Amino acid sequence: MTDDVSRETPPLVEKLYPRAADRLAAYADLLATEGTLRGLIGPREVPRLWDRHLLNCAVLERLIPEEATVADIGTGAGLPGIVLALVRPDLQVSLVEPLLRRTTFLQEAVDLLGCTNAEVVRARAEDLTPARGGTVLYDVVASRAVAPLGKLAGWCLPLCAEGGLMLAMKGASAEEELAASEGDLEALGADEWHVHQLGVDELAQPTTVVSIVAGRAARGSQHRRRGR
Ligand SMILES: C[S@@+](CC[C@H](N)C(=O)[O-])C[C@H]1O[C@@H](n2cnc3c(N)ncnc32)[C@H](O)[C@@H]1O
Repeated sequence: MTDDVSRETPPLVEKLYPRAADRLAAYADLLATEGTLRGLIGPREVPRLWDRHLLNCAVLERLIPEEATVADIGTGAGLPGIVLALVRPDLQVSLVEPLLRRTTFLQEAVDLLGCTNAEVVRARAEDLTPARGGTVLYDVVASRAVAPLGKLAGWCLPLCAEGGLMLAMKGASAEEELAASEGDLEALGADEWHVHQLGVDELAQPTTVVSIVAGRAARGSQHRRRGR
């Protein structure tokens, strides 16, 4: 353990996720130790692991339907994918990450935490799309801090089942990015999109998420509707 702050599990974790609290704490410990040693988490992030990373990612589960299949694109050290797998055992989570150093850490984390509902997929998102021969579509395609929204939509919407959800965790730029990428979203057949603020009354750092409902055109049909 490299930092006292990450050692203490905040009371809010016990309150919101009592059944996952122990394994979330083990994951926090892993990020603070091996995660920083291997350069997956900056040392300055350790004191704010819970507020800025773990709780911030955990509340994303509120937008995910029961028993959904979820891909976390560019998961890095497992954010938000490992957190989602821990707080929602009903989900099947694919942790998609191209870099070997990160997938090695991810596999170790999955094994250590006993995440039987998570798998590590070493790939770039665009190489998983049906256009490149990919065969798996997901109910939910999530991401955090990976690419600007328009580019991200080009990777994520083709991976969504029809009517599935793309969930992009974004910061203060969410509305602006959405406005700038509406044309891309329409061209990709997105049906509707919204900006959500999660945990506003609970979290030190509420989570901003852009949700986009995927339509058929994401995989080649001409079906298009304007977002609302
Ligand atoms: C800034 S990190 C964010 C990691 C994690 N999501 C988080 O919030 O801590 C961006 C991650 O996206 C991955 N990435 C970059 N391009 C990608 C692509 N085309 N497909 C999948 N992952 C990609 C990088 O390897 C990196 O791990």
